[in-house]
Amino acid sequence: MQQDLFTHGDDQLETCIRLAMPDADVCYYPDFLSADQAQHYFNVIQDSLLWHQEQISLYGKTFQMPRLQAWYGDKEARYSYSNLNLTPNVWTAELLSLKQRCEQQCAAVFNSVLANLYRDGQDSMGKHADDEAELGQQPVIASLSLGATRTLLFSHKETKQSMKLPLAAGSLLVMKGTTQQFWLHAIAKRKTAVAGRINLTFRYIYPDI
Ligand SMILES: O=C(O)CCC(=O)C(=O)O
Ligand SMILES: [Fe+2]
Repeated sequence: MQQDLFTHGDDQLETCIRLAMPDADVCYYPDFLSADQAQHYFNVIQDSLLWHQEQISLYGKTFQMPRLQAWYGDKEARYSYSNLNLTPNVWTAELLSLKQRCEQQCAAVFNSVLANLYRDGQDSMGKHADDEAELGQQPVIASLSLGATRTLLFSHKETKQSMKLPLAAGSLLVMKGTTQQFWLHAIAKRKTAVAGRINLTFRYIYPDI
């Protein structure tokens, strides 16, 4: 991790590392969960969620999404994502307890979580912003990582400035303010062998948009 890319926020908890990114509000908590807790949640969540591989249509062709996904939340938190309309599954005990911990840390309320399972280094997520209408203006997104470390790549939509952040097991990344408006983020493929990783992004979906 390149320390010079970070500044420490004044009003944040001790463990928060605030990323020095213009037009953004991104905070990284490296030790949000202990190593034991992170391993426990990785195992239980990998085994208990209803994972599926979505198809995406692009230029008249159908592709398999390069990762598995699962969507959990309150009943009214329906969500469209890359032209998919997702109705949430009912919270599991583990997801609910992680949601509550994230809510406390962020002083925010979440009603849903998108879970991504990157089975190996070939699984990935393309550049995007979490800027769907149902997330409202300036959403707070709490992104919890479990399993293998993978690198999140941020790129500024206008200046093209880029920034790499390795997301370690048990870490929490909180994106808020104008982050989604000005920045894209992605998880690139890795050529070297890499074990499985789960990422949970807790969100608040406005039910009536
Ligand atoms: O896997 C990650 O860290 C990123 C997940 C993400 O960007 C998303 O679910 O929108
Ligand atoms: Fe995202």
